[in-house]
Amino acid sequence: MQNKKLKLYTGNYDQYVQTREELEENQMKQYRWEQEQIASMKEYIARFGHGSAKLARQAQSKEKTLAKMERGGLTEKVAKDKVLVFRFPNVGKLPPPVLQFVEVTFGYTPDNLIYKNLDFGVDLDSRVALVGPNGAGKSTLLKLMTGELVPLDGMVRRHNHLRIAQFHQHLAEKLDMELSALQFMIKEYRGNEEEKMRASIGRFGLTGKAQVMPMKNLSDGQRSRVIFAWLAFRQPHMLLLDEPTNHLDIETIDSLAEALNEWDGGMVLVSHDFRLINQVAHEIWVCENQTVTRWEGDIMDFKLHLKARAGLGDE
Ligand SMILES: Nc1ncnc2c1ncn2[C@@H]1O[C@H](COP(=O)(O)OP(=O)(O)OP(=O)(O)O)[C@@H](O)[C@H]1O
Repeated sequence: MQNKKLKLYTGNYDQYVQTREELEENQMKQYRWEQEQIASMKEYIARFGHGSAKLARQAQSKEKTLAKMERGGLTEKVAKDKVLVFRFPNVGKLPPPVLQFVEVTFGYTPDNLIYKNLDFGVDLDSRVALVGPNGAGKSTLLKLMTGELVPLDGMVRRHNHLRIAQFHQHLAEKLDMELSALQFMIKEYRGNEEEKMRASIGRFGLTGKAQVMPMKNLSDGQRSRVIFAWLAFRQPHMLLLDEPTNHLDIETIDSLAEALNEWDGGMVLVSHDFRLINQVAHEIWVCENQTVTRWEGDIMDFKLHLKARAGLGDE
C-alpha cells in the first residue's frame, strides 16, 4: 500500500524489497528524464516562440510534442512513504555491570531445566538478538532478565537504578479497547499534562484522530505503537523486545530500527525477522541445549547455517 494505491508484488519478502527498489529506481530515472525534456522544451518555447518565423515554428512543434507527452501521462515522482516519527527518549548512562547473570540455572520444574550455569552480562551498549529453535527458551531468558522469573540456582544482578521495559504482543491484547490511546496514557501516567501525553504518543506516529478514537478502532500495528509509547514514557535504560514486528508493516519496522539505532540504551531482541535483526543487532546469541552461545558471524551467516542444517535434516 503506497500513496493510497495498492500494488501487488509476487514472491517472498526479500524479493519484494528488491523488486520495489528496482522499480522505484527505474521510475525515478524515467521521471528525471521526462522532467529534463520538459524543462528544455519549455525553455526553447519561451526563448524562441516569438523569434524568427523558423524558430517560432520549431517552438510550436516543441509545444505540440510537450502537449502530447502530457496527454500520454507523465511518470510520477516516486512518492516516499511518510517517514514515521518513532523515537525513544535518550537516557543517561549507568556504569556497568548493569545486568549480570551469575551461574544461572532455570527450569519451570527442576526436572526439566531450560538453562544451566549461564554466565554473561548485558550493558547499555549491548545490542543483542536472541535466536534459536522454538521453545528453546528465548522468552524465558527475557523474563529472567526482568525478574519476572527467578533462577533455581545462581543469581541475576541488576543495577539498583536500572529501568527495564519489555515489549511483547500480550501487552497490546490487554489494552482496554474502549479507551483511546490518549485516555490510556493519561490513566497510566496520572498527573501529566494532556499535551505531554499527546506528544509522547505522537513520537510513535500516532497523531490526530488516531489518538482520541477508542483503541478497538485502531489496527494491530497502531496498538503496538501505543505500547511503544507507553514503554518509552518510562524512559527505560534497557528495552527487551519479544517479537515486536508481528503486526508492523515494513515502513514501521524501518522506523523502529531507525529509532533503536538512534537511541542510547541497551537492547535485547527476540525476533524471527532477520531483516530487523540485521539492522539493529550487533551480537547474535543462540539459545539452545540449555545454554546461550555467542554466534561468531552476522545474522545472514546464521540464516545460511540454519538452511544448511535444515538441508541435512537436523531440524
Ligand atoms: N509458564 C510456563 N510453565 C511451564 N513451561 C513453560 C512456561 N512457559 C514456557 N514454558 C516452556 O519452556 C520452554 C521455553 O519456552 P520459551 O517461550 O522461553 O521459548 P522460546 O524460545 O521463546 O520459544 P518461541 O520461539 O516458540 O517463542 C518451552 O518448552 C515452553 O513450553
